[in-house]
Amino acid sequence: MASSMIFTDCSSSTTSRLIHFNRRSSNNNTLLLRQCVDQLRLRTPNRSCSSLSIHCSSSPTPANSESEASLAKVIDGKAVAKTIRDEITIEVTRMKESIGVVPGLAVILVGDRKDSATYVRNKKKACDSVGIKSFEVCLSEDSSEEEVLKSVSSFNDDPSVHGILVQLPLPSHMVEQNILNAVSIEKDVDGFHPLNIGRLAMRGREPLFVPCTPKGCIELLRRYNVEIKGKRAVVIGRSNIVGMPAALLLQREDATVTIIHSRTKNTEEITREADIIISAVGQPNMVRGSWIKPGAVLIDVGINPVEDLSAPRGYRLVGDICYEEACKVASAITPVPGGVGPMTIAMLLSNTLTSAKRIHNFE
Ligand SMILES: Nc1nc(=O)c2c([nH]1)NC[C@@H]1CN(c3ccc(C(=O)N[C@@H](CCC(=O)O)C(=O)O)cc3)C=[N+]21
Repeated sequence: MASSMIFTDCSSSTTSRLIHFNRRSSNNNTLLLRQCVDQLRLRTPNRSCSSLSIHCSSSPTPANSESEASLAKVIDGKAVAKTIRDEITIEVTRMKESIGVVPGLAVILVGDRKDSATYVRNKKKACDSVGIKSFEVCLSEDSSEEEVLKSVSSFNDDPSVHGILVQLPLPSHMVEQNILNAVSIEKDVDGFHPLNIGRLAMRGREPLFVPCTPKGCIELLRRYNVEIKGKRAVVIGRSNIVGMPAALLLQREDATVTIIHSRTKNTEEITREADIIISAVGQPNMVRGSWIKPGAVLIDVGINPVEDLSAPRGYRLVGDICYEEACKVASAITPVPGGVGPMTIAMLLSNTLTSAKRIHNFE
């Protein structure tokens, strides 16, 4: 199953949402057709964004003409990530040819979560595709913090490793902080070291690395020429790995930023003011069309599995934002999958390249 929980800072579990969804969708077998028709008419119905309705938009259509102004442009993260990988490939080759150094990324995986194993595999594939060397250590679920620290420390000392990633979440008997703090700040390609986050938060300071998912969000905005300066941005979710650093990055880009979290009172009112929304909560279809200001740009970080017996894997992935409602109101939106997810991995490769260049003083 997919990863959404790692991005969650609200309490409801994906499982309970699934059950909720199933109950709702079984009552709404006619909704699918109705909502497809609605979409053709470009109306904005404020009815349940059930899991069924997502079939209408599972293959979003790109850029729309003036006459269909209410249909949002799709921000194609998969395509941008491919472009970035091509750029990285060129740099990796140039580096190898001029100084004989190949960037290396080490991944430490603890436990046997299926989703984590999938991501680690995807990262390795991505490394291969750009010529970055990958190293991998897999430790069992019941290994001790000490053993993980030993792996971290040996990668810290290994000159062929320029980036170290400890796959999260760690087993619950470990203290995440102890392990993340041990990663050499020069190799912290995830950007999770407190010193990197601290620098990110301070004006006039520069972190060595910016966390990959928020960096990917900003890169998408940049590559789609979305102006951030002076805009009102709302970040939904305050996790250490996405929401908080995303808010800091937006602020560094001169947006006026509001963070919404599980205790926020007037969420919808606040989101309706936003020119840019970054949602990172891990709740399927939580953000409804009615929460969105017409013309807003939407970045959906949520990757939530919802049961779908007709899908090959028995589930499919949906975002935090109700896609088919939102794309009638917004001017641009990232799809799930194919939005922020692939960008996260592209930014990891980019951080690894940057690290190797910095360590070897290669411009
Ligand atoms: N130390 C650490 N750093 C991370 O960056 C980190 C982590 N731990 N733990 C898990 C989460 C999750 N994550 C994803 C990366 C790519 C996709 C991705 O490419 N998703 C595809 C879909 C993949 C599918 O179909 O299953 C997409 O959105 O199009 C998803 C999730 C990185 N994480």
